[in-house]
Amino acid sequence: MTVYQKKEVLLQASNIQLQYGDAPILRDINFCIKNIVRPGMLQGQVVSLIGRSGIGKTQMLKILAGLQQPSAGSITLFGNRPAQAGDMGVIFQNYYLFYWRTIYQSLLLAARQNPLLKGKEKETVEQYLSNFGLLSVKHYYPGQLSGGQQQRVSIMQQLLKGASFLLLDEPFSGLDVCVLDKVIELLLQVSLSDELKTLIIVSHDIQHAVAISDTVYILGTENGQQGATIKKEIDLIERDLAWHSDIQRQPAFSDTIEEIKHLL
Ligand SMILES: Nc1ncnc2c1ncn2[C@@H]1O[C@H](COP(=O)(O)OP(=O)(O)OP(=O)(O)O)[C@@H](O)[C@H]1O
Repeated sequence: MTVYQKKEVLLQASNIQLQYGDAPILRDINFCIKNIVRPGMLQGQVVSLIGRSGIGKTQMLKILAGLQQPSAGSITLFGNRPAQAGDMGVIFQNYYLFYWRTIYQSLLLAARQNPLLKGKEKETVEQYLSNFGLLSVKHYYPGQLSGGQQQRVSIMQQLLKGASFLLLDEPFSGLDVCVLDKVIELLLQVSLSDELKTLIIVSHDIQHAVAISDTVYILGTENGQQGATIKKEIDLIERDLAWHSDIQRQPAFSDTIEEIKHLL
């Protein structure tokens, strides 16, 4: 069992409510994401919000991104700073790419927004293109790429920009199995690379969400109440289901998947 400690608060969601007219969509959503200290390293977290279709995952993601105002409640970052639009890199299901720029141009533009990449923008973009298997299509326009390829460009774009928080809406859909493993590996590398880097994944793909995360929040309705809330927080580190490569072969992995299915 890995020794670890959760340290500073990176993000706090407090009493989030969302209502459209009389219809409650989200209620009493509270969670806290902290960075993690392990012997010799300090890292961010990978958190997944899992729930069935239509439960409110995308609405929650928009609230986290500052793109949707909650009816009540707040999102604060790094202790007490209110989150604002632009604090988080968002990778939506319908990838927003500039259709008039080649993917190389778009990625270079993203890299140039990141002060940490100053002087090595081009080589970093080339490296990402290679890691994500898109080197041969780097001069294509988005319209010439498949949905899965566009998604990878969208993920790269946000990674290159260097935001501390990355919100990913259904990142596993539209990827074939070979690319999926590669993308999961890269996302994990990102979270391990920086103490402040936090990935928040919204998904109904339980298997992949559990495989990549260290905490899972189950979004659902309970006790006949209207509006979705966090029914359960599952700490995958405590179950020894984080940070190693054979997670999916552990008996605790299939038990956790079954547990989540029952909760949805
Ligand atoms: N502008 C709106 N006005 C009224 N209701 C809305 C509006 N936008 C979303 N909703 C409702 O909010 C609920 C949650 O939608 P949301 O898109 O967050 O679901 P989801 O969990 O992301 O679903 P999926 O997995 O299918 O994408 C749905 O019942 C939807 O009808």
